[in-house]
Order: sequence, then structure tokens, then C-alpha cells
Amino acid sequence: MRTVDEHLADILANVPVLPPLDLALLEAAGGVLAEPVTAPVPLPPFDNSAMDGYAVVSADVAGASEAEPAVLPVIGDIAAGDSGVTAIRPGLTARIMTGAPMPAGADAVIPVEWTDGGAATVRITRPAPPGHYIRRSGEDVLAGQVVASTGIRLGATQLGMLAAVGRARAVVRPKPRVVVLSTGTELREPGSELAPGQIWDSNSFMLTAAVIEAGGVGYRQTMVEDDPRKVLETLEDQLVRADALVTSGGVSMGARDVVKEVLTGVGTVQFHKVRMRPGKPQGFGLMEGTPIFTLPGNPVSAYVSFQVFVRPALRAMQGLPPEPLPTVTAVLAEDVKSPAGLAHFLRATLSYNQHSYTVTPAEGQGSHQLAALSSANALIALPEDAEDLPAGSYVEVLRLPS
Ligand SMILES: Nc1nc2c(c(=O)[nH]1)N[C@H]1C(S)=C(S)[C@@H](COP(=O)(O)OP(=O)(O)OC[C@H]3O[C@@H](n4cnc5c(N)ncnc54)[C@H](O)[C@@H]3O)O[C@H]1N2
Ligand code: MOO
Repeated sequence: MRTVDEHLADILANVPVLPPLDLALLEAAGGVLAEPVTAPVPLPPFDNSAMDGYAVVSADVAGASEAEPAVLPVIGDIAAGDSGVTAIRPGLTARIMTGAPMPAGADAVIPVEWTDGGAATVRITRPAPPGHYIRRSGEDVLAGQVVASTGIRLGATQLGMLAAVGRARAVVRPKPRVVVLSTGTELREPGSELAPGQIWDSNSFMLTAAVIEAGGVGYRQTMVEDDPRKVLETLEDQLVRADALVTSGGVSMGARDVVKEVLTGVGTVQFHKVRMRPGKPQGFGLMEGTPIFTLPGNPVSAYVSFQVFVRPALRAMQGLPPEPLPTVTAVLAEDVKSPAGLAHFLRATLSYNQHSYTVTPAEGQGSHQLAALSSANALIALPEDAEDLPAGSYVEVLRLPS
């Protein structure tokens, strides 16, 4: 038997970090930058208007009021995208649109709301100081500034930043491609008829979605029956498209626990009992250099094992810190019983009220009770030495992705 921390440490010491790839921007989404990105130009690249209005010399409107508006001839329009060669002299104005380059000579923008909106001449009823509603070149980013550092995950805002500094591609550690395979002769595809003794395969859907939630690319492989040759062949076939493999089922003590049977001695794969509930039987190792996680078949066990072991490993493969799920301290709403000597992950509902978190364990804590898991939003993580805890105790709670 090993502890949760020992099993996780073994996994993290052995998963490879994915090599960087040079990808087109949208393909790089979700990847982790393997190089810093710097701005070749300042942002904004030129001084431009923050408002639709009129570009003026501020001194020309210094005394403007409702009673005595400044009246200026309008020499033309400057739209966003214009080349910015326009200039104005004192006593003149140009109509200007948001994002359009400031004309030389102008030092302020009067929003159209402060005017009569005139096209040939305009009446301006309020003054504005120099710099008014001008967005200065370099105010956002300076030329040469690092806008995204090595090791950050490219989410929506970071991709926007790269595009804004003109990058069409990025060198990233890509999202890990994870093949998910359920094993079990009793399993059928959802949507098909069940014969006695059969059940619909839920684990492969749940785990593939969990891979995606964890930032990977999930490939669901059709389940295979408990036939040693078929299980091994399927896994070997998948190696070409996988950065990691995740299986469920067939790892405990049964006469037909084929995953354990066929993978024992393959690559570096080893099977262990981990001091946790649910999720006691675990297997991990490298098959031809590709990590394989063999999770137990009970649906709740498979899911908890994924969050505790696979999710941090997928992060490590992208060069990210292998953080656990976001964790908060919460007050137990009810007494809980926990077996000594096993880390315990209880399905629970976490709620926030009056500046603190309260957590209520779910009714069904069996490792087959998927309904309790699917209506939970958290796992109470009790350490090995925790035994019975009364309501009101403080506990660590892992928030499930939502
Ligand atoms: N004698 C012992 N029996 C068991 C032990 C043990 O230590 N000694 N450990 C128990 C624990 S704990 C777990 S967890 C399970 C793990 O079993 P396996 O990984 O071998 O999984 P299976 O036997 O294949 O299935 C277990 C259970 O889960 C259902 N299942 C499997 N795959 C799916 C799927 N894709 N979708 C939905 N449900 C699935 C399966 O039908 C079984 O009911 O072993 C205990 N036994
Ligand atoms: O350890 Mo098993 O995963 O409880 O059900």
C-alpha cells in the first residue's frame, strides 16, 4: 500500500514534458507558451481618438460654453484605418472616429455629444484640456515589452494579446492528447439495448469530458471487452495518437481483471493499492514512453482518481505546476465518519454564505453512486489520520470543475 502523495509523486517524476510545437494561433489555444512573446511595435501604434467627435486645438475651445460656443470650420473626416496624414491648423477642426489617428496639430478630442454634430462647421459648447480623449501610442504596451511569458497557458485573453502584437503563430507545449478506454464485457454503448447483466458505459464519456475540462484533447475509444489480447491490441494501436492513455476497469482482484493481467510487465507499468477511498486499486507507468493511467472501474473511483492523479499529470506534461483542484477550507454541516488510515474523498455540496464556506456531504457515498457525484460540486478531502469529525469541524474541500 502507498499513500496518495507517494503515488502522485511517482507519476509526476515519470510523466514526460511534451516537446514544443510551432502552431497557428488558434491551434495554439490551450497550449503553454514555450517562448516569451515581445511586442515589435508599441500599442496603440499611434496616437488615436478615444471617442467619435472632433479633433481640435484645445486653445481654440478654451472659452466654449452653451451661451458662447466655439464655432469651427470642419476640414474633413478621419476614420479608423485612415493613414493619418491629415493635419489641422489652429482655428480648424476635423471630424474624427474612435480609433482614427490624431491629425498633426490637434491636441484634444471633443466628443460629438458636446457639439451640434455639424459637418461643414461645428458648434462646440464645452472646453477640453490638452490630451483630452487621446489614446497615446505605447499607453498599452511599449515596443519590446514582453506581453506573454514562457509557461503561461494561452487562454482567450492571451491569444488576443498575441494577435494584437501581430503574431500569427506561437511556440507552445500543446494540449496533451489523451485516449480514454473503458474495459468490461458488461459494457454497452448508451442508446443500445441492454441484455441481463449489462450496463451502459459511462466512464469513458465522463473521463473524456474530464480530460477536456482539464485542458487536454480527449479521444474516446469504443470500449473493449475483458479479452486480454483485444485490450492490449487496442492500447498498442492507440499509442500513435496519444500523449497519454487512461483506462477504466479491470485493475482489482477479480478473475477477469484483464488490464492488470495484460499490462503487468509491459513497459514500466505497475499496479498498486493506494490508501484512499474511493480509488484504491491504481496502475501507472510508461508504455513505449507514453504514460498510461489505469483507473478503477467503479465510476466514482475512476473520476476521483482522475482528478487526484491524472489532472496534475496532464498539467505537468505541459510544463504547468501540477496543482490540485482549487481548494477552500469549509465548515462541515454534518458529522462525518471516515476510516482511519485511508485518505477519503467525500462527494459534497459546497455553498458560500455570510463570508464563509459550508460543505454538506452527499447522501450516497458508494463508489458506484454516480448520481451523488453528478449532483456534487466538491470533494471533501480528509487526510489519512482524520477519523470521525463532528459538524462544525473545518475541512479541506476540492472544488470540482463546473
Ligand atoms: N476482492 C476484492 N474485490 C474488489 C476490491 C478488492 O480490493 N478486493 N476492490 C474494490 C474496489 S475498491 C474497486 S474500486 C473495484 C475496482 O474494480 P476494477 O477496476 O477491476 O473494475 P471492474 O471490476 O471492471 O468494475 C468495477 C465496477 O465498475 C463498473 N464499471 C466498470 N467500467 C465501467 C464503465 N465504463 N462504465 C460504468 N460502469 C463501469 C463495473 O460494472 C463494476 O460494477 O474493485 C472492487 N473489488
Ligand atoms: O477504492 Mo474503490 O475505488 O472504493 O471503490
